[in-house]
Amino acid sequence: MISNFKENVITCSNLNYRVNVRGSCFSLFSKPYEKLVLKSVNALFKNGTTAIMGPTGGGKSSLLDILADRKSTSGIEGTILMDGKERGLNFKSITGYVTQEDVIMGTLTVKENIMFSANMRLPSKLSKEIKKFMVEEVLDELGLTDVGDSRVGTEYLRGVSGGERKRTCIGMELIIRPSILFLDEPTSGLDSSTSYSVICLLNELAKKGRIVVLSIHQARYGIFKMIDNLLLLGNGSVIYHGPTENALPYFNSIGYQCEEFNNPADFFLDVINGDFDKTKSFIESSKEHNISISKAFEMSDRKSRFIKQRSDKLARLFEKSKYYARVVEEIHQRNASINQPSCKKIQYITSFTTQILHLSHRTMINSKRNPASMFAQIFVMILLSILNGLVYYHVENNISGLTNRVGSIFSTTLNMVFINLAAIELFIKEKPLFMHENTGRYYRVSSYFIAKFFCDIIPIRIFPAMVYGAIVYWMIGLHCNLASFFTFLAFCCLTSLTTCSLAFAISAGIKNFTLAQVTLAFLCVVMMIFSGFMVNLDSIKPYLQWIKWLSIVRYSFDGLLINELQNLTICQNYPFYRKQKFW
Ligand SMILES: Nc1ncnc2c1ncn2[C@@H]1O[C@H](COP(=O)(O)OP(=O)(O)OP(=O)(O)O)[C@@H](O)[C@H]1O
Repeated sequence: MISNFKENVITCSNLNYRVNVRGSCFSLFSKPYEKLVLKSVNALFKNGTTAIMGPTGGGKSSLLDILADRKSTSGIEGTILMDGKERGLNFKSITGYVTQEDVIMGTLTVKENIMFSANMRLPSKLSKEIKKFMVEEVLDELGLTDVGDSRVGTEYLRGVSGGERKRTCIGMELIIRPSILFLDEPTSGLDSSTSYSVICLLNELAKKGRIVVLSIHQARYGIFKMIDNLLLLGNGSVIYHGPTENALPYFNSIGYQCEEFNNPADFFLDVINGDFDKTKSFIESSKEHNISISKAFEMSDRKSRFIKQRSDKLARLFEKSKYYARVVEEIHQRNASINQPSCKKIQYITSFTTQILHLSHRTMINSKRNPASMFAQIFVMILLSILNGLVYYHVENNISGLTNRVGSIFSTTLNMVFINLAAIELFIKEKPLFMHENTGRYYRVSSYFIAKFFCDIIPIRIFPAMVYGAIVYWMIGLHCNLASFFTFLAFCCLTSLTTCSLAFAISAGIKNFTLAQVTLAFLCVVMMIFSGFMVNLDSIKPYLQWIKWLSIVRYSFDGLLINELQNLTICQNYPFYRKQKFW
């Protein structure tokens, strides 16, 4: 009988999760089929550690993401409640979620990363000193004090070890002292002893009165015995859920005996995968027929179908057990009075300006420690401007000079567009970090983009464009007038900015870097064709004419042409270009 309901508890009742799956890329236009990833999951997560275990593809990550409210609601049926209430929109701000892939800013140190999380997710009224103290405390708690000032590391920069990186990610979540912590495969990619120390740490945190839910693929015995509760999933169904120490007696009761010295975690997987029965029968048959065990294993195909049938059978057995009855009864009692969440509006802990300030600071540190992209951009722009300047050096006021002016303007426009193809990298690499932090309510989307604009786009994209414009304008000898010069610079900057925005939009929609780059290059070439320089736009087939309205190159080229030619006289008393409406 349950006597004390004061602790936090998350319950999920009759949870089903469906996804639409398409076959190969050749069946892009074929009808997707529906897959039931989670089937009638009833589970309860209390203070302490709960491990979601099971074979690969069993639905562990899906369940964890749904519990942590990290999945869109489409395809999800059933009820998930926290302390008998709906989780509400701010559930993500009060819970910690550590992803499998360690999304973290690698150019920052361990301490800076945790401090960033503190600045974003702790109330602004806490002083800097208190936040610093809290960060030191977390570093100490996670055993990271010695590497606090080391950079985390990127693909090009060797940083802290895998375990320290994982602990830094945990630290970024722990700084808000969440009462619930979700971790997706926290031991993946770590060696056995580092995995052990990470689980020890999670166990310590759980003992301090937290719900720690982790998905884990394989656990050695030392890790397994530290876990308080177990949820075994096979093919989306619950095979066992309850205290870890009751798992072996339960499997004994349904006819599966774990051999002496066998790791229970491996034994459960063997039972779900059917390897337990197979191993026994293969050993016997290999003795009888004198065939090798490896040969016998080769004979066992159609494994996945077998696992499905096996999981369904085990799930049906579990539904008849007293452990299942206990879970269902406890869920029922805990959810006896369901209240609506108090808050129906997303709330951020910090203000808009605080978010912009800290994001800008982080972006600047990142650029400072990774200056190659900025310097490369400026260097290339200077080279191109000198080359263009020399090619069109001091244009004359005659027909040949006019051709050169138009050519130099078109080449300037193309430089501004094509040099910014690389902007696709700016967001696509940071997207997982942005998605993780935005979902975790670190900051608003608008704060991120404003900080990105001022600290990334202006120095890396706009400043080089201005340098280019300033060099090329006077070398070519374009219209000698300050207003025209500044208009020329403004057009260079706006063209760069618009191309960057297009690159951002594409990288937001396309995950694959190469595909995103090819798409942007394709669009730029189309815009170039419809610029008005290469073909008379009026002569194009009417059904293609509309494309010109979408061409950044055309707007830029026309604007620069008007700026240059409107006051130009190339034959005596004959103004070449009269002001006219050009679209
Ligand atoms: N959005 C989706 N589209 C298609 N299939 C999906 C989707 N989400 C989950 N699945 C499928 O559902 C099953 C469970 O996936 P999930 O990632 O939850 O398993 P898992 O137990 O975490 O596996 P692993 O241990 O390999 O990470 C898999 O077969 C997966 O392919």
